[in-house]
Amino acid sequence: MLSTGGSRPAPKRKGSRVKVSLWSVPEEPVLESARAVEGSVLIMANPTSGGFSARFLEDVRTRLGAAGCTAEIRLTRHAGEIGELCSDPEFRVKTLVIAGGDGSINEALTGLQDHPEPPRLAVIPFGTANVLALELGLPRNAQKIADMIVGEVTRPLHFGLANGRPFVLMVSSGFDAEVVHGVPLALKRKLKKLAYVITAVRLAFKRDTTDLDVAIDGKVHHAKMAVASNARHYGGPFVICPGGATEAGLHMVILEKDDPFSAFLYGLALLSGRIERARGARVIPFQQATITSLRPAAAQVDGDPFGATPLTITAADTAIPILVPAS
Ligand SMILES: Nc1ncnc2c1ncn2[C@@H]1O[C@H](COP(=O)(O)OP(=O)(O)OP(=O)(O)O)[C@@H](O)[C@H]1O
Repeated sequence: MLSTGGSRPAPKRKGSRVKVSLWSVPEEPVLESARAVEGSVLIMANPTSGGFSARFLEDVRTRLGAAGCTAEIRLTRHAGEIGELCSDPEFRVKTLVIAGGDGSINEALTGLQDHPEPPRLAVIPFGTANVLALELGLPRNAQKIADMIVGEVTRPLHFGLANGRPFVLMVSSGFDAEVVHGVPLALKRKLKKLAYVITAVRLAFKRDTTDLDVAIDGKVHHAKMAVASNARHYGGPFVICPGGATEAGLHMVILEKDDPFSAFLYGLALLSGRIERARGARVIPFQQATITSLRPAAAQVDGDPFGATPLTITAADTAIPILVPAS
């Protein structure tokens, strides 16, 4: 059965810490199985994420049960709840499964970064884009997801930090961040990725562009848009740079122009996976960078609004284990 946590205490916030039982204890002994998971699985699901399906979650939970694994499903009631839960040092679970998109995964990572005993993370890919699922080759089939969770094969999930906030995919400033800030939530829920396209077209002809200074390892590059990427993919299955979220290291994608025609050409280059060959585009590996501008320029982290410049970006020196399918 799904739980919205309605009968449970409110999520723990600083200053009002309440202990809650995070998983249901099986009344019957757990089935003996060579692949049985010790401990429990908590599935935190964002019911507002694109493609959310309660039935699918129940299906995964049933299959986990058949493999001897006890799982509780909890639906978030508000934005930020996953982060609040994960940032509580008393939060203990062996495996935390995020059922949602990149924003929900980011919340979990942000909460867990200082956790004394972070759980293993797993992802049930819902979400409008869910680029991390593409990045890691995560399954979308209920049985394969259950197999992945009980299979215990992990890879280190590397991430970057923007003003101290983790990002798994990218942090950026410029036109794409303005689109992320500008896309109405109702339109995103209804039209999914098309909502971004419509918002981009609407903004393209009536925005004031901002000049960005991108300082990378001591050298300043002038840009109209800058994307610090931890992932290979951007916005979907489009390859933006080498590396990937399970490899250490970040890349800065610098775009020198952002007039509508140039943006169109960059879009075409992105579709063909050759952004670095486009005129006025560069991809530079880096460890530390800053993005500044004379007036604040919109910023986004992993597809969600993230205030504005200035941004200080570094690669985190730790990684969090994430469950992946056995190859
Ligand atoms: N119950 C909720 N009500 C409203 N917002 C929520 C709730 N739970 C989580 N959120 C917020 O929804 C945001 C977007 O969710 P998520 O990333 O899971 O889906 P998405 O935007 O459809 O997918 P993607 O980011 O992959 O495009 C998250 O940043 C999270 O903070």
